[in-house]
Amino acid sequence: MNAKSEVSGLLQIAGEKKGLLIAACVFSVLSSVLQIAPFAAVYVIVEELLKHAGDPASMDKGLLLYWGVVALTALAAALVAMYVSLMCSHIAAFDILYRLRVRLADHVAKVPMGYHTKTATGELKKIIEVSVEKIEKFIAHQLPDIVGAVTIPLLFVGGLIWLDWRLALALLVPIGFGFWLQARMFGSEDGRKAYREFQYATEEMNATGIEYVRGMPAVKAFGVKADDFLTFRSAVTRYRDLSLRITDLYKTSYSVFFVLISSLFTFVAPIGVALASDRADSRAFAVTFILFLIVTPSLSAPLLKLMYAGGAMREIVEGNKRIAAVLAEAPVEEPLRPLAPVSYEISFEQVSFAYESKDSKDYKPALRGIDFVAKAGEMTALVGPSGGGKSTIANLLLRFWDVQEGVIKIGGVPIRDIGTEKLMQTVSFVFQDVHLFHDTIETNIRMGNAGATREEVEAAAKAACCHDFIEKLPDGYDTKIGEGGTYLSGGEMQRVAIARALLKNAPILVLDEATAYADAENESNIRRGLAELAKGKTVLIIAHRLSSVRSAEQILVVKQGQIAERGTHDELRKLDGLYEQMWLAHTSAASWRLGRTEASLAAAVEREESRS
Ligand SMILES: Nc1ncnc2c1ncn2[C@@H]1O[C@H](COP(=O)(O)OP(=O)(O)OP(=O)(O)O)[C@@H](O)[C@H]1O
Repeated sequence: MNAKSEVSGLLQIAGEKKGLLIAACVFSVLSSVLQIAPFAAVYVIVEELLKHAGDPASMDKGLLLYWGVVALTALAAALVAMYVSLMCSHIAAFDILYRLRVRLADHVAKVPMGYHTKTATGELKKIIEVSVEKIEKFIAHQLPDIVGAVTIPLLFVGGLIWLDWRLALALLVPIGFGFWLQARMFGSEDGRKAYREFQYATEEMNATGIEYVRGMPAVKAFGVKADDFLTFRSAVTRYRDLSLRITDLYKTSYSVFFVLISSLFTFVAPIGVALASDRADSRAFAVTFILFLIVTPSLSAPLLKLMYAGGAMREIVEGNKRIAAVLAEAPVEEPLRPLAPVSYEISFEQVSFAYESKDSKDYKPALRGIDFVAKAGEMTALVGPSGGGKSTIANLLLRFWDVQEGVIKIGGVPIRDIGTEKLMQTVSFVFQDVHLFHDTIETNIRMGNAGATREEVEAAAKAACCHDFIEKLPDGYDTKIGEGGTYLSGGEMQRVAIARALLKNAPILVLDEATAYADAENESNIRRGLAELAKGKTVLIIAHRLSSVRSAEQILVVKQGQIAERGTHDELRKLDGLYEQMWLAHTSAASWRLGRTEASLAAAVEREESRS
């Protein structure tokens, strides 16, 4: 799908509310016409006043009253029409806003993880929040405004030309010149480029600002000042520079336009006086001239509105391009005829993968020729030095990225043929960095299985050893995480994540060793939870502590993107290679870490491990 078709996709979304949008425009035009009516009344009334200036008693009072009522009624009707127009435009706008946000949110969940790695969260947030919000503002407010701002001057100018084309020309020349200047500036390559850069600079500043706030623990711990946070500082500087540049570029055209449109009166008055002097029908001309003087200030407001709307349009066009670019990002390819695996053995067949494309200058393979079978119902552990490729193997099984060479299968079916939904039902995972949503504990656990009953949620929590601490929270399972000072420790979050995975009860389990942050008590709870979770499943575990995978049926030592050694714990130790070195380092680190008094606790943990 290309960006162009996605722009038409956006129009299509707006088109779904076409009826309401047309109604909004029609009522806006109607309101504009009705707003002109009082001026017609003023014209008749002034004419009558001048006609009987010498003898006011002879004035047709009935006529004056009639036109007075016409003016008032037209004004009231104009307000009602404007109200209806704004209601229609707001209903349409909020509906479009809703659809667009849902569509964007659905889409970003379908694109490969690679997109999220390369796109800053702040950037996406700005697109989903700000760019979409601007579309709402445009449709709800500016669309009726623009329609009105175009209709009113057109009607006025048409009427004024009809009354006296020379006076009308005195108005049209400054208006035309002002718009020409504006269009020249807006349309110039310089202006467009500066504006585009300004938009990028705003996004960059947002993104780095969010990163700065997110990294607050590190910022505080290392005493980093906003000034030292170079990306943020340079983004703010760039934003300031571009704001100044835009101000500089637009200052002349904007000031001239503003002065011209706000002082149309000064063009009409002298021309009117000059024309009045050589008129025979001075009374008729006086009526027209007075009307021009009354109407002229009323022209300025809609014309200025048009100028502001022009600026807003530009922002919306840029925002639309960004929305279209997000929607044009290709989602993970889905099979035409999805297949469902019937057994749950995992096989990687000669899998090679790089996060970058081959033609990128940063190209560096993360995995090369990975080939293994993780048998159904068994535990396969991935161990090895940091950066070796363990997490990459796990991520590929979840199709966060697609492999470039080789194939990954579940039960003999290539995962590309399984379909994302089925794949996610087949695999559960517990990562080291658990993400819990700002919602109740129950909702967070239920994410594993939306249809689960409260009893099932509690049963999963009990098995994951988190029921007891949840019960002690102010509202138990209904406690909202992150609200009213309710925050969970790393170990508690891990156990909630295990409960979530337990509830999902998928036949394949991917674990990024979840016990890394836990204290001894938490660790033994997590281990029990994991043992429960792993029962009868095909488990792929990324292990950072070798002691936790000693009992695994297969251990793969991953180094520099390749499997360097494979076998059981005992087989690998006998090889006297990398695994043996890691094991010795692990055991000596454990004894170095623990003092005498803690040694008994360590022994207890070991016993616990061998039991599980
Ligand atoms: N999102 C990413 N984009 C680009 N490169 C990545 C990405 N994630 C990982 N890498 C690179 O891929 C290689 C393997 O990383 P991976 O995270 O799989 O290693 P690991 O063995 O799991 O490491 P650790 O034990 O430290 O978690 C590393 O060189 C890493 O820099």
